[in-house]
Amino acid sequence: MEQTAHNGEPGAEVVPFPGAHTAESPAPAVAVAVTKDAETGETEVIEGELVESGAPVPVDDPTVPPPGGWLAERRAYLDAAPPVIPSYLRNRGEFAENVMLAARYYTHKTTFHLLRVPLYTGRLWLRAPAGAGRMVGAWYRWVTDAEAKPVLAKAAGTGDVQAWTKLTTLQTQRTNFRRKASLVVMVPVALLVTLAAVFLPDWALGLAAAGVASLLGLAGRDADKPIVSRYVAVHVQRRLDSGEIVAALEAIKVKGEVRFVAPIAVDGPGWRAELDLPGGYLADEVLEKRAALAAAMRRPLGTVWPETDPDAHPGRLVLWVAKVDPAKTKRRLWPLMKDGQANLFEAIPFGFDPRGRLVELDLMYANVLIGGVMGSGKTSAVLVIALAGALDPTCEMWIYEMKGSGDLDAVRPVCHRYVSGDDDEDCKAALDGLKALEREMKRRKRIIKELPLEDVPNGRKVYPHLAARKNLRLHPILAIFDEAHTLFEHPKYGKEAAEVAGRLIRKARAYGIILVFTTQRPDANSIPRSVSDNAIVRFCLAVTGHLPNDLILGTGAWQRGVRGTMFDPAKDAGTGWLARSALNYQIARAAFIKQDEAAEIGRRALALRTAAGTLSGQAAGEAITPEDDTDLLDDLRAVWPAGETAMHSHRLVEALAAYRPDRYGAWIATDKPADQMTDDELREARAARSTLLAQALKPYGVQTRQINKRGDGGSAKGVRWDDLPDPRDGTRDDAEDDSDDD
Ligand SMILES: Nc1ncnc2c1ncn2[C@@H]1O[C@H](COP(=O)(O)OP(=O)(O)OP(=O)(O)O)[C@@H](O)[C@H]1O
Repeated sequence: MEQTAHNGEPGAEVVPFPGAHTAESPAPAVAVAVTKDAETGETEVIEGELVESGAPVPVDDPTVPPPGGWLAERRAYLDAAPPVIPSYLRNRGEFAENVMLAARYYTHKTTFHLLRVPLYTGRLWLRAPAGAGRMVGAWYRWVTDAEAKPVLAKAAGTGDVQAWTKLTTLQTQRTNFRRKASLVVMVPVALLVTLAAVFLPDWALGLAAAGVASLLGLAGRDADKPIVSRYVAVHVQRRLDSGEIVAALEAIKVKGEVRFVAPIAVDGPGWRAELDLPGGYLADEVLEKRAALAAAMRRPLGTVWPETDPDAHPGRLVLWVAKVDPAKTKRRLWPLMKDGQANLFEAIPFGFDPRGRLVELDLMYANVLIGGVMGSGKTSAVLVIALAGALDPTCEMWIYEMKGSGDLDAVRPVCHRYVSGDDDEDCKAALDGLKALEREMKRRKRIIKELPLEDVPNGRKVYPHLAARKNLRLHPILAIFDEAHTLFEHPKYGKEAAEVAGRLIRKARAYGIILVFTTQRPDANSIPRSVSDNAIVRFCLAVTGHLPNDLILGTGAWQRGVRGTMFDPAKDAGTGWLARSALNYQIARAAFIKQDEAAEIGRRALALRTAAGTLSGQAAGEAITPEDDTDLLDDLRAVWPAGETAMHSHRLVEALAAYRPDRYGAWIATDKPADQMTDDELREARAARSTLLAQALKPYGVQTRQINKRGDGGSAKGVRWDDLPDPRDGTRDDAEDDSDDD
């Protein structure tokens, strides 16, 4: 049997898939590789089922017009055709901008040179002596016919008397004529100069002298010392062309025929090339080698932006190259830098894409995970979000900056809760914050649950009109946990924090609570899976490998070619992949806001909130007391009599009720006071208390046992000291039943 394959090896055929496909329902474009038996002529599908016996039917039968035919081709042309009138002629704003740009350009050039005319004149005149020397030299060489001298010398050297005589005669004739011609010109010129010196007024004489000096200066020009100052915009890149791309691709080992699917065109402040890589190469591979590609193109890294085109095919590469190196251009300012407010129910400005277009973020009903290596720009990115939240006067800000650097101090004056530090008490405060947010989420949930349907037309969540009803207290809450790994890795608070954060991130967004986590060590310990799996907006800055990449961007991102490893933390600080869903990725650079600018924005936010009367929590001077995080085990240990190895449960319950009536008072509540009870009633009450304690201890994995204490109540249910685990050793089950929150 003659073996064939997909890749066009000899004998390979492409046949249509079997089935009753008519002209009205054309066969799907499925290529099938077949084997063909040389002797019997039978065909067999290599991948898939048997097609048919006999000669294969080519898909591209020249007698059958392609589906859609002429019209489809025209439609495809029109779909991608450039506009007849360019956008700068149709769009008034763009036209005005271009005109302004041209006007600014020429005004700058003119005034720049006009201002420097005295400098240019000085430089010109300084060259005049050199120019005079050059002219005299040139004249002397002409008069003496210096060019002919080597020829004469050669003739003399060879001893060719006849030639020598002929040449010297010719030279004498030429030099005689030139001497006379010089005299004819020089005498009248000298006469004219003398007459001018005598008769011309001083100003005219000065003008003439300046003119002569300038001419001599021009003659004395030196290529290395230009007279006119030239400003060359070194960061303006040379035009992109296909040869450069092909050569660069070859240099990064993408070899073969590259097909440009459209001419290289200007696209915003750069050039865009769209091309199909040689067969077998994926565009992702080029993305991975972005730095090598930039090096091969001899262009700054910040100007070279390869992208895939998910709408086309995995081998389609879109290469956008900036005309100007962004590192050498002015920083693009965050649109809310100088004025304006934010509204968290609408998109907030976040940063810019490589082409300089504004990138916005919808924070409402979302939560955010930001990750990247040290210095990749996480704090600057989160600062943008924090400042946007601060500029929405209705937004309650909870900030836990767990690096302790004070990078988010600008928003401190407007924060309901603000913690900066990585000590134990800061981690405890962050855990308390998560718990308080969970309580707030439950409160909001109860309120929204009871609202009439017309108030929640598209599902039970917070809407702007509900947030506006102050009595409901459903305004947006923005909770930021910067360097969250500090909290999640904390030996005492980390586990519980991970549990609460996991529950919050799944549910809080519907209730107007926006959670933002940043981490510099994206791994399973530093960011719990429950958090990373449920993040909605993800911003992955420079990372070192596929594990952190997928932890931040979600499983499969690496596979799809969305890789934070393509960023250089030093050169691309603040730049990362911004994912809004599994299929919505873009490269964005967070707007960079300096600390003094942030402080100014913070003051503006404070003024806005003071006017709106929305300062609350710490911002309104409220003292935050740490939450009581003791539990039943702590309380049991607190009331346990020293030296006792076992205690009856009812005794422990009574002691607990005396110790913390707020927590355990209800456990000993009975219809009658103890001194009025019969023995049976007393026994029953004690049994009920034992049962309560047994149930309460279950989540801690502690079982009550029959304890016999001679002379002290005899045999009854009780607890052994040794059975009490260390409350922080991790054996505690999750006591919270959050099933009602789903
Ligand atoms: N969007 C940006 N545009 C330009 N430069 C930036 C941007 N973001 C950050 N940088 C530069 O990178 C430096 C480090 O940024 P940043 O402190 O935000 O990084 P980080 O990831 O939080 O670092 P670390 O992990 O050490 O806290 C900044 O000082 C700044 O110079």
